[in-house]
Amino acid sequence: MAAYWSSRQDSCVMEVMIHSSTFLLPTNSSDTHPSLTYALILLNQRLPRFAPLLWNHAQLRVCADGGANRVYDDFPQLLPHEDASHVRNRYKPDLIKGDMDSIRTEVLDFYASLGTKVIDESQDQDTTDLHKCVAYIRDFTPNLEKSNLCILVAGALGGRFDHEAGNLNVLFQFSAMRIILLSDDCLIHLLPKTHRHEIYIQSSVEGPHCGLIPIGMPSGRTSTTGLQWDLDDAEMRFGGLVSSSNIAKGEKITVTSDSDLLWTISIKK
Ligand SMILES: Nc1ncnc2c1ncn2[C@@H]1O[C@H](COP(=O)(O)OP(=O)(O)OP(=O)(O)O)[C@@H](O)[C@H]1O
Ligand SMILES: Cc1ncc(C[n+]2csc(CCO)c2C)c(N)n1
Repeated sequence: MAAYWSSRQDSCVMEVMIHSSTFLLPTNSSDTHPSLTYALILLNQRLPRFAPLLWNHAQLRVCADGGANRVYDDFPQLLPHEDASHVRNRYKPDLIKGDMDSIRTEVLDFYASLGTKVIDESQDQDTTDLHKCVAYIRDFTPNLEKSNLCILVAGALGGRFDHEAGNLNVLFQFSAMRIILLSDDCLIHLLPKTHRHEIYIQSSVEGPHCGLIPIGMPSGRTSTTGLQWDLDDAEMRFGGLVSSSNIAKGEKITVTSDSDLLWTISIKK
């Protein structure tokens, strides 16, 4: 969940962006902050074990091409105490979109027969299936600005590095949208330089290992509070300082930077 507040305590007025991984909790408690609306994109990579939880939190569920195979194959395994065909009928994606070179015919036919919308964009060989799905959500969310939308991306890490890099690139291509990449082990999202950031740690499900990564461009000045190795107007760059293997000390982390940074935190087993 997240929200924006204006702060006049600093010399320059910069809005605050709140981050809190309440979507990893069984009930999506919104604490004291206004809550977000979630969309879930499922990719063609091993889905996190908590994918059914993300599904339940989401109001829109989209499969990127072969991501539909994962829902079809993996959801019954993630819910072993339920009947497999019952699970397949219940976990029906709203949309399958991509260049359709990975989805199996039986899977496509199954979900099409249940009424899932299918968009074949095989003519576009210049953007990834994840990009195609995010673009759809951006273009078809009513009142996008006011919707407090957050896109959760399941199965974004592990496997082929070109895919992982492409998935990270989507965070920068859609930097005005809230997008969170998820695997079994960690989550990753962008901290835009336009805001100062307050990250509220859900210590029952995430942390303490975390990182702040300057991908794309160096950061001349980054400051943090709440980390074991805090940064104080520090310069970060690839080839220089990158904050990996840091530790979230308390319940609240703050970050300000003159560059967009990636924030990552471990997810507990
Ligand atoms: N090994 C992987 N690691 C991380 N993400 C992956 C991996 N494989 C697939 N994905 C993600 O799942 C999406 C759908 O993948 P799929 O295998 O259906 O199609 P693809 O043809 O390999 O990918 P694309 O068409 O996007 O290049 C990809 O766009 C990517 O975001
Ligand atoms: C410079 C360059 N490199 C790779 C591709 C190929 N490509 C990029 S995204 C994608 C997936 C389509 O679903 C494919 C095949 C390209 N077009 N341009």
